[in-house]
Amino acid sequence: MQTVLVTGGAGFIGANFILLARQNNWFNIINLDKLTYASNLENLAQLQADPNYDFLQGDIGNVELVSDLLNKYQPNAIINFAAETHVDRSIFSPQTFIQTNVVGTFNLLEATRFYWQKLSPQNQQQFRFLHVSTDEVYGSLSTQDSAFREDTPYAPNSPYAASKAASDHFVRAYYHTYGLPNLTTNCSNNYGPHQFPEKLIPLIILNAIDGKPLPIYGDGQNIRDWLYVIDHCEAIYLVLQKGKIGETYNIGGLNEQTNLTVVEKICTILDELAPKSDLRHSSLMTFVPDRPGHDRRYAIDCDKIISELGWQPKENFDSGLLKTVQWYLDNSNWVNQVRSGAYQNWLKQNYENRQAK
Ligand SMILES: Cc1cn([C@H]2C[C@H](O)[C@@H](COP(=O)(O)OP(=O)(O)O[C@H]3O[C@H](CO)[C@@H](O)[C@H](O)[C@H]3O)O2)c(=O)[nH]c1=O
Repeated sequence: MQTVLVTGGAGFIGANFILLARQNNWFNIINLDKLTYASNLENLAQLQADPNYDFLQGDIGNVELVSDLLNKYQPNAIINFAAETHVDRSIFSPQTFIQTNVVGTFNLLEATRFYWQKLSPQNQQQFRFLHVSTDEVYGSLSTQDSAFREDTPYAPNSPYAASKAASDHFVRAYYHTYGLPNLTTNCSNNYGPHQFPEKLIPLIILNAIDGKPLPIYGDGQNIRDWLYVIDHCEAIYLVLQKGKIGETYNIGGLNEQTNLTVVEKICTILDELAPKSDLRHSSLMTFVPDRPGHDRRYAIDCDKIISELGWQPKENFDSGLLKTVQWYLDNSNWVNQVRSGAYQNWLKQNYENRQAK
């Protein structure tokens, strides 16, 4: 069985990917994660006794540590999920995004290049470096514009998007300059179990359960394409197996929704699953000042991955959202754990930053 180094595997998408990969026995996994505020080993608790899974705490930016790890485990592939991902945080403190997403990815590529160059010609050819990125690198669309394609020019607007765009360019450059066999995936907004509740869907679910205001930025008409995280993980697996080296694959849910619709749908589900005697959840909806530079619309054209690799998103948004709400209701231990220090501090800081504007 092949061995894959997964970076950032204790975060939301990485953890879902590892769980799916081990359930299906796709490969042995080494998970390298720095364990920042949004990662949580609880996400992977069920793998504790799995002999084909190993965890190491560390930073992708530490070339020496990554080199030692590569030499020790001799992986056949690396999937880079490690990143700072939250747009609001990148607006208030961009430095960490440059450090992790740009410098970190660059250092990871350097360590990978040194390792890869020492492999046998056959192993060099079979090796893959898959970089997980975002549709935000393409900028913002109006409602009339056609969806992002793989050849849409990069036009990142937030510090987060700019940092991911820079990392994508480095990945591309390492293929063109050194021949490192790379693949890049650019996905839309993921949702599902284990997502840290700073992102729209889990934040709204937990605030609604608590009877707290549901903050809607601006007019609530911004549009995102929502992708169920398991569909995304299956797409990544396919790209790793069958994707063309040096190429990019867009991955989206074919499911554009305004933020207002998403919040209303969550409220309706909670009215059913966890009704409050004194109010309907939608009465908690509160319009708040907009995110600076807020991208209006993201939409992804998935024709390439559908026609070349035969992938399709399987989850319907209503059923995916229902499963997600149910997961947060059923996992109060996980919720209570993330609601401790880091999460509360962030909510407070985000609130204060908005008041100060
Ligand atoms: C947290 C929050 C968000 N929003 C709005 C802002 C956005 O238009 C939309 C979704 O916000 P977020 O959940 O922060 O996600 P967004 O900024 O779209 O970016 C996400 O999706 C990207 C893919 O498109 C990923 O690359 C990013 O890592 C991920 O954070 O909801 C609200 O109206 N209220 C909120 O409290």
